[in-house]
Amino acid sequence: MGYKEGMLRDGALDNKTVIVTGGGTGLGKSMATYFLKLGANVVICSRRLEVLETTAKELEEQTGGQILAIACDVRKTEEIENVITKSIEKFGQVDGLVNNSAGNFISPTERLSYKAVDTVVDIVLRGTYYFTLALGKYWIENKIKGTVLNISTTYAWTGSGWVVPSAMAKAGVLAMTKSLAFEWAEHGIRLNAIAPGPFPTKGAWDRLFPEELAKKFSFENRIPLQRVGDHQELANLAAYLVSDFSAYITGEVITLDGGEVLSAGQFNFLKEVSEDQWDAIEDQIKNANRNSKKSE
Ligand SMILES: CCCCC/C=C/C(=O)SCCNC(=O)CCNC(=O)[C@H](O)C(C)(C)COP(=O)(O)OP(=O)(O)OC[C@H]1O[C@@H](n2cnc3c(N)ncnc32)[C@H](O)[C@@H]1OP(=O)(O)O
Ligand SMILES: NC(=O)C1=CN([C@@H]2O[C@H](COP(=O)(O)OP(=O)(O)OC[C@H]3O[C@@H](n4cnc5c(N)ncnc54)[C@H](OP(=O)(O)O)[C@@H]3O)[C@@H](O)[C@H]2O)C=CC1
Repeated sequence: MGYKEGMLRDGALDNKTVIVTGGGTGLGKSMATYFLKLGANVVICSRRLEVLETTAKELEEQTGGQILAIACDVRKTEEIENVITKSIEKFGQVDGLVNNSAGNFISPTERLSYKAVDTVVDIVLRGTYYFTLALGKYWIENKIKGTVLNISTTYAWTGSGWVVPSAMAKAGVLAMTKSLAFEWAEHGIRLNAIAPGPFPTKGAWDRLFPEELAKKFSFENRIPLQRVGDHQELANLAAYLVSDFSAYITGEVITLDGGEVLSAGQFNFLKEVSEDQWDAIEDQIKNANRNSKKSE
């Protein structure tokens, strides 16, 4: 047993229908795959229908599960409503939503046009609150205890230069997660989020670590646990959070990053100190302790 294996038992998502935005590629595809293996019906949606249909065919063959692919730009409310209507027509109801769609790229902020900032913020923040609002209204009206999982990032807490539109939007998503978790708890609706560290995907790597930079960037040195994330690790946590096993968790943001976000610790530079140096440092400190006692 290891972190590359599925964590939940067979049938853990039986009788649930979950919509995964951006489910045709990357982490969305990995989550959709695991949800199907656990018995869920899955709806994947994003802008490129051909990508979604190819993924749907592949996952249907791989898992034997039921999957529906629908084109949807999450910035357009009528397209979101169409996804919800078609999902209910096919599966009877919708129980879960994973807001996973995103747009992002690195750039000095002063180089960005207004439209460039709007593009990222609209996909990440507007897309997430549009979809959540549309499903929340449906759940409240139909007394369904739905659950929302938002895929955020660690820099939503810390901020980060060179990805400012994404940082602003992901921080807004976290504020929404916690605010609505309280407000909609009385309807039995839960909202949680995952803040992933680096998980290799083509979408993220092409836009955040283009070849020129990838050579200079060492994940092993940056991440305390010295590796990138495995997709199954994220899928395991996501499946748990959309399942009824997490029924008492709401408004929570779980960081899944091998400890990367902890590198802000003020004394973490001491990682570089050798054993011999520590011997010398310990002597110096103990000397200082003795001297301060003498002068008392
Ligand atoms: C390891 C740590 C991980 C950190 C966390 C990761 C977070 C992630 O979100 S990773 C997910 C990455 N995946 C994606 O971004 C997939 C979807 N992305 C896209 O489709 C594009 O990147 C998009 C966001 C730019 C949207 O594409 P599209 O709708 O086709 O928009 P346009 O190409 O028309 O561009 C709109 C606007 O943005 C300007 N622009 C685009 N790229 C850049 C750039 N590299 N630098 C500066 N400006 C850029 C573009 O020029 C347009 O503006 P105007 O020129 O004013 O029209
Ligand atoms: N990979 C990583 O290391 C990390 C990823 N994340 C987050 O994980 C999530 C998945 O990212 P990842 O798998 O890496 O990247 P991908 O690029 O593979 O996923 C992004 C998805 O969003 C979809 N999308 C983009 N714009 C829209 C839109 N306007 N409407 C609907 N869907 C849209 C894309 O599909 P299409 O083009 O067909 O619309 C694509 O499937 C994102 O929320 C990202 O911020 C967070 C931290 C780290």
